Amino acid sequence: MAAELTLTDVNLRFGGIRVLTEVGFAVAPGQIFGLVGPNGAGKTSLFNCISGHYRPSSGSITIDGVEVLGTAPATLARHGLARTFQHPALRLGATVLENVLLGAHTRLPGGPIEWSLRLRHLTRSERELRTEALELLDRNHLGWAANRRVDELSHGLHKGIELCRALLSRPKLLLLDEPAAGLPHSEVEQLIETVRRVRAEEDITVVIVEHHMGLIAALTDRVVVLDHGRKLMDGTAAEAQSDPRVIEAYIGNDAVDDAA
Ligand SMILES: Nc1ncnc2c1ncn2[C@@H]1O[C@H](COP(=O)(O)OP(=O)(O)OP(=O)(O)O)[C@@H](O)[C@H]1O
Repeated sequence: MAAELTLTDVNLRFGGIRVLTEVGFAVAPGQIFGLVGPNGAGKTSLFNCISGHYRPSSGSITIDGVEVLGTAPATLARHGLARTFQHPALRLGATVLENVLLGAHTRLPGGPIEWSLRLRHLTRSERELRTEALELLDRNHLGWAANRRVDELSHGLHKGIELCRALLSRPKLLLLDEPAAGLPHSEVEQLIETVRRVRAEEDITVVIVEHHMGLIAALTDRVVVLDHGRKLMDGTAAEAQSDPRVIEAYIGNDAVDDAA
């Protein structure tokens, strides 16, 4: 079942610095939801709060009505949350298949003791997951790379591998942090098709942080715009692109960047 995500009055401080102030919005099950805003607006920090990597100072984050604020990332993974990172976090010396299989640890029965004993039922589960991982890589045009070491492959391929790893956990809530960053145009088009296919095939809610407005416009049902850690507006991508407050926020930031 695709997850419902609700944030209420989320605040995050680092020392005396306010990074997020009273941020709230709701993502309906099955939506593709965009989180946009100028550099430094707080998008990744908010993602880190949802995925348990940061603990907000106050507020509420619920997944399907269950409070998850402050819950550890590993526990959230068992509750159906998966994410990718702005800079893919992969084991560079391991193969693509080994990296993707790491996404399946939440689906293996038992715990570390059973895994180390390699019980019969576990090895069958492992075999099934391996087959599923290879199918997933094939569907994402990465089957050819399954046995290649990750450090032999390009940045764009790393992004695809990380997405496959996240999908192998069969998430009900998937967070994608700047999936298009550093990709050439042709690969962005492929990414858009992939996310559309994932939504059509899986019962899943997707939240995307992204600067690429073409991707946001092509994929999202709704967006929230953040600026200086606060919610500026929410609506459709088209509404955001024509909202004077959003235009002003981006122009203001460019002016600051230009002056720097
Ligand atoms: N661990 C941290 N310690 C201190 N400040 C932090 C930390 N993480 C983020 N910040 C600050 O929080 C603010 C928001 O950063 P964040 O990376 O969340 O923005 P962003 O919208 O994702 O930016 P970008 O689009 O450039 O990735 C920035 O001023 C940043 O310096």
